[in-house]
Amino acid sequence: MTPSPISLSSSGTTYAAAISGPHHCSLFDTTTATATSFNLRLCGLRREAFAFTTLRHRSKHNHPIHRTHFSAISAALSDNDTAPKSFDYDLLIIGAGVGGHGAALHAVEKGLKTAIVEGDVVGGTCVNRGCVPSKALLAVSGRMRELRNHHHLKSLGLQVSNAGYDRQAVADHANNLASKIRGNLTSSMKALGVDILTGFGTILGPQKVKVGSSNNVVTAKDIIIATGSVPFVPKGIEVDGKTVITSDHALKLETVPDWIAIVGSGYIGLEFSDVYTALGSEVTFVEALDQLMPGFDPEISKLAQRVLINPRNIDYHTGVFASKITPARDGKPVMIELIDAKTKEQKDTLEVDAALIATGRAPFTQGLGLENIDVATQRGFVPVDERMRVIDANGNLVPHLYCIGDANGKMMLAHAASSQGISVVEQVTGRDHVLNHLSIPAACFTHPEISMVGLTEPQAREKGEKEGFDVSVAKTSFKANTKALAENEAEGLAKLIYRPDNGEILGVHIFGLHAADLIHEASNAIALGTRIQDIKFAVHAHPTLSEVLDELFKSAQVKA
Ligand SMILES: Cc1cc2nc3c(=O)[nH]c(=O)nc-3n(C[C@H](O)[C@H](O)[C@H](O)COP(=O)(O)OP(=O)(O)OC[C@H]3O[C@@H](n4cnc5c(N)ncnc54)[C@H](O)[C@@H]3O)c2cc1C
Ligand SMILES: NC(=O)c1ccc[n+]([C@@H]2O[C@H](COP(=O)([O-])OP(=O)(O)OC[C@H]3O[C@@H](n4cnc5c(N)ncnc54)[C@H](O)[C@@H]3O)[C@@H](O)[C@H]2O)c1
Repeated sequence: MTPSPISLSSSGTTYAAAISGPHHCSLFDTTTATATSFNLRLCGLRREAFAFTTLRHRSKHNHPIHRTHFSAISAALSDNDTAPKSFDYDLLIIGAGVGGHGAALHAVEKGLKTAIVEGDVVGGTCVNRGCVPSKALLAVSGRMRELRNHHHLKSLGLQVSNAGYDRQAVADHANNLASKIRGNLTSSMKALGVDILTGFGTILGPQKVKVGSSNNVVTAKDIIIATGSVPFVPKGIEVDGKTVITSDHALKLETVPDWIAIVGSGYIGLEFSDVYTALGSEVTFVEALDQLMPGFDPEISKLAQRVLINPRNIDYHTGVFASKITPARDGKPVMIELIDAKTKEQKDTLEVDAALIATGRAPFTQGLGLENIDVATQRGFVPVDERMRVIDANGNLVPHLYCIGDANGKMMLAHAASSQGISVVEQVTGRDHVLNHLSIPAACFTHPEISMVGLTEPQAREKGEKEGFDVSVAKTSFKANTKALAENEAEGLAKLIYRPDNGEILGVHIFGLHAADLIHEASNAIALGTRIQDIKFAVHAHPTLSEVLDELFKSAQVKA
């Protein structure tokens, strides 16, 4: 590296700072003619990055280095960047969402002295603004849907004259459930002796975290980042929290708009379409890709469209981006400008009462101090390897630092976050563990539900082609299942994607009543490496929905 001297002045004192090579940095006070030279190599790689980043940034923008900066740098070099010799905790977790909570509980079980840092409220997204309140709303929408389906009720011999709802009471149900689960999470950690440290966590250096704005620095042998995510709002969309909202606002159910556009037909969009249509709204989907629900197995998306979209008060625009959204104001409705996703040409303008932005989530990693340990995020996500170990800007593993959950972007699901946390605790307590993400199930809690584990059919075929194996597909219908027929809810399909040569389960997709509960037989089989030729002899109680999967495994044609 070429020497890069920088001349800086402040308050009558001139400093010269020189980055003199990959391993040296010097600061020279021209008034006292004293120089301090740092051998960065002795300080370690991450220290080097700290000094270089700070000095380069200041010189590039022609900012003066003040004495305080000088002391901050030298303090950082002599203090924060040195790994502590003893630790306050064995494990420190930044973020008390479900990921952090899962890790903390397992850590205590393993005998680790554990603390968790939370800058907001315990429970994170899932408990306060995600899974929990959304499932409370979906429990209501499921019942409303049933109570208003006279044809369905009549076929069961039931008569219900007038089904209605109280919006505030529904909202309270969601809010109360979140409070209850938040309380449960907090008590479970306190009861087990996890220290809950309130304040925003900033990584200062290896094994060192500052909590809150005070000088409360906590050290730990191992650190887990579990800072989660926030709603992602594309450029051009103005969220006012009233008429243009994200899931954070929608879960409060402050209104039930007559007509709401839902931008994005992924998990959030689909679940909220179930809620809103059950409560009487008309929904218009705006989806950038060419089909609705593009993340699911295509056959399941098609069936879901036939059952969850077409018969409901829903229309849709696919292959278009919402390029600009303006909230309702001055008597004007919410305006949504649509452009063609490929050509970017203006296509249409929608005028609706409200718009829900459900276009994905962005990692919450700002202010975490990753630059202090030379970690560069990728689109905000913390780069990790398959063991959730954090990777620095040079591609090296950062010792004793892990990242789990939404912040690493591997799989934005609550149970994925906590299972990654458990996996990390296994590693730091001496047992190597690699989580098989292909065994992690996912579910969308519409009525009926959608669930899946492993690969979709196109993904499996692509893998088969690359690796040289055949892929087969088996399917069973809920229409042949006694329990589903008794419930008069027989619209559904289970699909198995597998290797006919050795019976390996590559993926299972279910659309139908209680699909979210049914998927676990398949996900456990994948996790444990159980083959179809073995699981097909497992016995299922009759009459249960689980027989849909029993039939599925029995119908597969394995050559082995
Ligand atoms: C509407 C909605 C519905 C969902 N439904 C489901 C579902 O049914 N099933 C499912 O599996 N998933 C669901 N998800 C996804 C699920 O909520 C997330 O995958 C999960 O919450 C991720 O957990 P996490 O621990 O990684 O992060 P989070 O739950 O986001 O928790 C992170 C925590 O870290 C804190 N924090 C952040 N930075 C700092 C810092 N520097 N210092 C201190 N604290 C910090 C935050 O305040 C937060 O409490 C849903 C999401 C949404 C939005
Ligand atoms: N039941 C569950 O497990 C559950 C429920 C809700 C959320 N989640 C998690 O939360 C995360 C976020 O959910 P989500 O539904 O917001 O994201 P998603 O990634 O599932 O879907 C986003 C959709 O928005 C579309 N899109 C993006 N930008 C657009 C634009 N400008 N105009 C039109 N369409 C656009 C994308 O093509 C995609 O189909 C997911 O990763 C999911 O794992 C899970």
